[in-house]
Amino acid sequence: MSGTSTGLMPPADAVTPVRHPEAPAPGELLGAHYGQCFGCGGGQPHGLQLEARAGDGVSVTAEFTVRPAHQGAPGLAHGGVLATALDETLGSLNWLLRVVSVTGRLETDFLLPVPVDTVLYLEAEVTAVAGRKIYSTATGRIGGPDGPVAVRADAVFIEVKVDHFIENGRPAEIRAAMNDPDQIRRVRAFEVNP
Ligand SMILES: CCCCC/C=C\C/C=C\C/C=C\C/C=C\CCCC(=O)SCCNC(=O)CCNC(=O)[C@H](O)C(C)(C)COP(=O)(O)OP(=O)(O)OC[C@H]1O[C@@H](n2cnc3c(N)ncnc32)[C@H](O)[C@@H]1OP(=O)(O)O
Repeated sequence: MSGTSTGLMPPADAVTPVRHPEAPAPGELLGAHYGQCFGCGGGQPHGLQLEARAGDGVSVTAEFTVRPAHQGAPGLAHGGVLATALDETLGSLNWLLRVVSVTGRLETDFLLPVPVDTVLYLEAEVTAVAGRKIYSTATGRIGGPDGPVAVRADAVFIEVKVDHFIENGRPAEIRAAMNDPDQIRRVRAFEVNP
């Protein structure tokens, strides 16, 4: 069972998460946060190209189809790729809170093997917020949106400023991102709606 690490326990002063009033409507596709993202970007041929949609409250759903490039054992998804799918789905909760955050801790359970060509049906929600710490949980089901849970995770994301990326990213990619009007628009959505 996951979620047992002390770092994953919300503190006593944690509060219930609040959906941002300008968050995308339930059912709306969220789109990639960065075109070169391995998890959601369209510019990565071997990436997951995960598509997430806003859910109710502070939740999202997403789908990811396991392809041959994602194998670990013959015909089976690599565990790290499945953890990436969970991480990316949890990261897309940023759009519901309108807060930029990065993964601090991700604890994953692998419950069933996931064959190539399987569609992984993911769901994630924020469970608590304490200062900059955002507590969240996710599941990935196979065989359909109501099928058995194959993977699950609990996480703590830490709120950061956009400067986190500008200061730490490789200059060439940062320059390219800053020259991309679509990227600037996505970042602004966070900056002008604190
Ligand atoms: C113009 C170009 C811009 C491009 C940007 C593009 C798009 C932007 C928009 C949205 C997209 C944003 C994100 C992407 C979404 C999804 C992708 C998937 C997510 C990822 O894949 S993302 C990559 C992996 N991720 C990292 O690359 C993090 C590396 N890391 C660090 O950068 C630091 O480590 C950091 C910042 C995490 C903390 O550093 P820090 O100095 O700011 O804060 P500090 O240490 O003071 O911690 C403050 C409070 O968090 C608690 N805390 C800290 N770490 C914890 C842990 N591990 N577990 C439990 N609690 C933890 C402390 O205990 C304290 O708690 P308390 O307040 O109670 O004392």
